[in-house]
Amino acid sequence: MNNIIECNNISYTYFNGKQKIPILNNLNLNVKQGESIAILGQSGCGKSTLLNLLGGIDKPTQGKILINGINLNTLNENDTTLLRGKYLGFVYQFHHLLNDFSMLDNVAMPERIQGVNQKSAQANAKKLLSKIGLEHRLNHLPSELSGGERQRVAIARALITNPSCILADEPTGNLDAKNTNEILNLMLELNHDQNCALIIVTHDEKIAIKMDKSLILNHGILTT
Ligand SMILES: Nc1ncnc2c1ncn2[C@@H]1O[C@H](COP(=O)(O)OP(=O)(O)OP(=O)(O)O)[C@@H](O)[C@H]1O
Repeated sequence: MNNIIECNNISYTYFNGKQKIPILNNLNLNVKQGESIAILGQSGCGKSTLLNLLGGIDKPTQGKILINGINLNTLNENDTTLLRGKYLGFVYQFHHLLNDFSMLDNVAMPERIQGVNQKSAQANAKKLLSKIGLEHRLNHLPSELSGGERQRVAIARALITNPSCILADEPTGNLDAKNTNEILNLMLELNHDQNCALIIVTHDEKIAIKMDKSLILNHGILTT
């Protein structure tokens, strides 16, 4: 099976003035098509830093990351943005929806940015919103939805471009137990249906247990 993501011996150090803050230290990771992985670890160990590197938002200080076989080190900022839009979807703890846009337009936005015409992008957004049970909310604004509903919309927005992998940073960190369960089941259902890999950063063992694999980030590397 193909690797969607490959990290080869990546290291990452923050620089605070002259102070070095090493976070990742020769870390390796392979993510296969359709695989679901939980990344656990103590607060401050570098989980969000790792997701930012996987998404090409930051570059590793050393080592290389391949997304669908493409080495991120070889891309300029513009090409990195294009690759991110083509292969990856992001879900965060806070939904980051655009407050002045309807649900339909929020979900259609990533395709619109890729140049898909409004009619097709909105038709695809409508399909996804129906799939997640929010077809009656198409014209509502984010402020008119509950926290759980907003997070479902954020997942739909991440999926509209048919990404190869979803990178989710504490996607249920802000939700109660019932909504956490619903969001998680939704992500797993889409992971199975669309064979889209799923990497979830979480503190929640109950989430980790539902993934194919759990990895712990500790002292800059991933262990089982
Ligand atoms: N811009 C920065 N400059 C210096 N240090 C930083 C910067 N951003 C993060 N750090 C430090 O890097 C470490 C890793 O941060 P990161 O956010 O990746 O951890 P995390 O595992 O996601 O934490 P949490 O579980 O609390 O969200 C932390 O000690 C943090 O203080």
